[in-house]
Amino acid sequence: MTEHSIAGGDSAPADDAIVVTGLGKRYGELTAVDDVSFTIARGEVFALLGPNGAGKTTTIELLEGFRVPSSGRVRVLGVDPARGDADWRARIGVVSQSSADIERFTCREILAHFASLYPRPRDVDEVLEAVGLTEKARTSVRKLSGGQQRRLDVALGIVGRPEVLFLDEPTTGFDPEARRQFWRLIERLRDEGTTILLTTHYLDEAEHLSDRVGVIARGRLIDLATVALLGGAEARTPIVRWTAANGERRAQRTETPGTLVASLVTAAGAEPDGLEIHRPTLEDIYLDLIHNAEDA
Ligand SMILES: Nc1ncnc2c1ncn2[C@@H]1O[C@H](COP(=O)(O)OP(=O)(O)OP(=O)(O)O)[C@@H](O)[C@H]1O
Repeated sequence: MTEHSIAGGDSAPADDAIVVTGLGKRYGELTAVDDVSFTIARGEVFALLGPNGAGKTTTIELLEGFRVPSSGRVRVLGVDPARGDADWRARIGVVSQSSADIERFTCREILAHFASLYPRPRDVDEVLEAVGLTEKARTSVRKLSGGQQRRLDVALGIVGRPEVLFLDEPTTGFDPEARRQFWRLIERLRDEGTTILLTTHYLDEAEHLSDRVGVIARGRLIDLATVALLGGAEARTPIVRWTAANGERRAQRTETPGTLVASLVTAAGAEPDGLEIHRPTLEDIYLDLIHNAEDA
């Protein structure tokens, strides 16, 4: 794994909300999570990226205490999640991929019920407002659209004022405006000091929200970095492509593509055929990481 971490393993243990060391999870023959280690500082927003089936949900569920590791060690707020008691559970919030079976209640009823289970809940109406469900407060869950149900899932995850919040693909099914609204909510929670671990397939979401991202493929953590450093510095260098006089396709990475193009024009006496300058996007870099891991 390439490591360009700003708080990977060197922060003081007391500042770490989550410590994962050599974590492994097998389902029979299948290794879903393979020797994964990372640390998340208190107040950090950390995104786990990776293709379908990479092991993100399994990792999150091991941290939530919903699954038991096959190997390795996990601590969330200093506690082994497999042994977390009610006090510990009240300090974490969970938004999982599947909604709870709560269809016959109204949004406000179900949220008020969940709030009553926590020692320091947030105000129910404030939470409804924060997730954009004020107008649906008296609507039964069954009548909500898919995106609205997902907003309710998020509301249920935060109503207990958790110190650590796990969000598994929180904005799947959100329209663009709802996603922006959700981002603002996450920023607010971060400003309040909440530690957040989220998984997402939206790279712009990871880029916008997270202090660091971990990329997981086939159960292994293959990169861990700030978004700006994902894939290493080289991965961001622009690429100039052109067709040489002999018809061969050429490509060269350079920090000064204009200078290279000028020298090509001078050498050929004209603009080379098929000239293009490509600046790798985050998606290019992410896909390269995944493909390299799959080829390895
Ligand atoms: N209970 C289970 N029993 C057997 N295999 C499982 C079980 N849960 C998950 N798996 C397998 O473990 C692997 C990792 O699954 P996981 O749900 O963690 O992936 P993911 O990264 O969250 O994927 P997605 O992006 O599709 O949500 C997959 O191959 C999946 O089929």
